[in-house]
Amino acid sequence: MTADPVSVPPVPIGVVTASDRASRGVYADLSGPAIESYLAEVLATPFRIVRRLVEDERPAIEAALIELVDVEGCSLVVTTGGTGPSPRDVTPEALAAVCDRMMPGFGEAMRAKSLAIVPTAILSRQEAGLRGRALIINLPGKPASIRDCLDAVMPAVPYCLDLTGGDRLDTRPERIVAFRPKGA
Ligand SMILES: Nc1ncnc2c1ncn2[C@@H]1O[C@H](COP(=O)(O)OP(=O)(O)OP(=O)(O)O)[C@@H](O)[C@H]1O
Ligand SMILES: Nc1nc2c(c(=O)[nH]1)N[C@H]1C(S)=C(S)[C@@H](COP(=O)(O)O)O[C@H]1N2
Repeated sequence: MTADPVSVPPVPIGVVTASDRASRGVYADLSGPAIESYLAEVLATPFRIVRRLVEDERPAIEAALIELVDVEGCSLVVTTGGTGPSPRDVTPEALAAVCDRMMPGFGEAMRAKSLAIVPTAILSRQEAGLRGRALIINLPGKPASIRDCLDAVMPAVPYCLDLTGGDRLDTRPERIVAFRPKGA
């Protein structure tokens, strides 16, 4: 007699939109849903999105990040918005405040990829960092930036989470080939 297959619960992934106008309903948040669509397209691992929409205020962004990691158990959190040079753009500072260690290669890779597409890519101060086993990645606010930036880093995200002890993520190889060293 064969045992029933054990159903694996979907992996929680956090998505935080930081936008004054989207959080006040001036416009609809398109960037948070764009992150969710992107992940649905590239991830083979079943996941569920835990979404937050907050104003461009450090306490609100930091509280959302801490809750998603510490309470909701997300080992991957992606933010959008608030990475630019205007006074209310504070998402990279919020990320740095809640992270133990920074992962500078992520911002470098996303800006390099974006700069080939738009000259204002260098205006984004987007960062990534680790809070315990969780990887938090900043993306710009423009909906069109989501795909470009995530394409630049997603091949390295699964192995990063392997190394931090985060959730196992597998990608659809026809879309994104995740790099895992042989024997890993
Ligand atoms: N979450 C979003 N959903 C839809 N469009 C967005 C979103 N965030 C930004 N945009 C669009 O990209 C443009 C530039 O984004 P940016 O993050 O610089 O906005 P902002 O000036 O900080 O304003 P806000 O914080 O109110 O979104 C916005 O004017 C808007 O057209
Ligand atoms: N790939 C990509 N990166 C991008 C952009 C874009 O349209 N596509 N917009 C740039 C612009 S115009 C700004 S001001 C910064 C910061 O955007 P944010 O404040 O919405 O995070 O991201 C930059 N990075």
